[in-house]
Amino acid sequence: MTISPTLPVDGLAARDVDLAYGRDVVVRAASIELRSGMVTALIGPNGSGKSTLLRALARLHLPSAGAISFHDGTDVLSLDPRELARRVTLLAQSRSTPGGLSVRELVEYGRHPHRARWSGRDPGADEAIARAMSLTGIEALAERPVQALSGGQAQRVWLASCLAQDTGLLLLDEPTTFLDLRYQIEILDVVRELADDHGIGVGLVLHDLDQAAAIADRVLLLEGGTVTADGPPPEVLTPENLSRAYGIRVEVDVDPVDGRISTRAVGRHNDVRPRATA
Ligand SMILES: Nc1ncnc2c1ncn2[C@@H]1O[C@H](COP(=O)(O)OP(=O)(O)OP(=O)(O)O)[C@@H](O)[C@H]1O
Repeated sequence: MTISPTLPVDGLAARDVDLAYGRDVVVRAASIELRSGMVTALIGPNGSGKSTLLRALARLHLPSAGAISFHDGTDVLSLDPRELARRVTLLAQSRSTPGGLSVRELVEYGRHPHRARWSGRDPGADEAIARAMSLTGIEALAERPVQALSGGQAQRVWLASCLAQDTGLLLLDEPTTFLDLRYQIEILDVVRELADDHGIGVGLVLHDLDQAAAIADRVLLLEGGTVTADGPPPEVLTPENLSRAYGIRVEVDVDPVDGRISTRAVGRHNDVRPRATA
């Protein structure tokens, strides 16, 4: 894998942000920090505010309180759209597939912030597009219409479009949805390599807690719009935190040799009582 050594190295932090839909505040006083070379996983039950917070980091949802800024102090609100798109990209959970585009054209779309305004020149385009397609394993689909793809194939094409954007920060909302087992693992491997080998800061929403444990340097747990835990996986992925957050009893095993964390939901309720003895 060859990734441009000139990729911007960056970090992004939200401090005490409130996020609302109309008058309905759905995320309260949330703070999150994405650092260069680190993978941060957002976990939590449905409706807890993960996607809203991720969208806010990409400036797709404006905070009603608090601030979001890059590590050099630049407020995300101060950048023009092209500058912002050169620093951060988001693979959203839902998106409309444009009609009439081939796979390669959609991946190429990711280059939009790098194209010169008038001439349209983008010397890095071919290399970035080829790399993104190779990383996501979609070369063989290049000429296919995007609309004719399966859900998993389309997911990989959208991810390739984000990677072609060559940003220092990558936000992924449930990137493994629709993917078969092999591509779930491969995409998570790619994410880890982007962080480890190329210094990219990644924030991603995951529902699979074991995947979050395996890939993340840091895990942020959201419950009802509030961050209730934030730290390394072993500190956040505890039976107490997970059982409380998800409202179901969750057991956590830590492999004594490699420290790998695995979780198991074992019941409908978390009010586990000792068994009555005869
Ligand atoms: N467009 C919208 N208009 C109004 N309320 C919304 C909108 N989108 C989300 N919400 C509400 O905001 C809250 C947080 O939603 P969000 O999608 O951020 O949660 P999530 O943790 O990503 O959920 P999931 O795991 O189901 O994807 C929920 O109560 C949801 O109903």
